Amino acid sequence: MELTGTIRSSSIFNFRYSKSGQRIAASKRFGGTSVLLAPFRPEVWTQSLGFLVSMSMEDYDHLFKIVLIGNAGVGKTCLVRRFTQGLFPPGQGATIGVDFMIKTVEINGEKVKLQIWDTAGQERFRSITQSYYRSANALILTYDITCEDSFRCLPEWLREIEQYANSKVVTVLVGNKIDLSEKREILRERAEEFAEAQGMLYLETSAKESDNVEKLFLDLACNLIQEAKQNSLVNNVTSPMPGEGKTISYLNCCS
Ligand SMILES: Nc1nc2c(ncn2[C@@H]2O[C@H](COP(=O)(O)OP(=O)(O)OP(=O)(O)O)[C@@H](O)[C@H]2O)c(=O)[nH]1
Repeated sequence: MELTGTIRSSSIFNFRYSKSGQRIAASKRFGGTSVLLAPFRPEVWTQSLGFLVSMSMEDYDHLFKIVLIGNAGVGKTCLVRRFTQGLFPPGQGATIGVDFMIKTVEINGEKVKLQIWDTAGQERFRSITQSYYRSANALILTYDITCEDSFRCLPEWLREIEQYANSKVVTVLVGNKIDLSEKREILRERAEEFAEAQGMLYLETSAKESDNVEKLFLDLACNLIQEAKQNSLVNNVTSPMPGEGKTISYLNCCS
């Protein structure tokens, strides 16, 4: 296929842009081969690339898919970039559709590959982002502690989780931007109470100052390992009854 436009690298993809600045294709190198996915349709190529990446990377003991959701501008992309690249991107633009990053960590001698999917908070991408919930092992529901609106929308996000995610998903509520404490609109106690009522653990972070960002992802990985081991134990003993499964919960094994 003949493509025109410029190529820019973003996260693990190379994106090709048209002259008007629209993404028209994405490619990824696997060893010596460049896999081209075009035309640009985020719901198709991110899923394909996720599959290819999980097939092609080095050995690992566990592979988990973590999806970040929440209103636009709460800092989802910055949290992901802080964790995966150790930086706070200046002038971070809004996410278009879904972006995807991988980080492999070692926990108690086990290699854990985290596929981290960063979804766009803008309403117009909702139908694309919803399709990523189903296969998520964990969801990070994020709001901005300086923005009442982003907190008030949480019940709406929980309805989405209930509708689209699988019943075993582990969900953690994150209040981001704690470096802006003088602008805080949501008291920690209020958020903790909300999270507890919904069976979620609560954590406050700053992507800018790197507060609690590692803890967020590593604790989550730890919990997912524990869940995976428990499930395989249970599955070895007895098959679950239809409809049986855990509701949203978060077990803190690493702190
Ligand atoms: N002070 C402060 N600003 C932050 C923090 N995290 C993100 N921001 C800023 O908040 C704005 C939005 O950040 P993003 O990471 O793009 O937000 P998002 O949730 O991914 O937004 P969408 O992609 O539109 O869904 C940017 O201007 C960031 O610089 C933080 O921890 N502290």
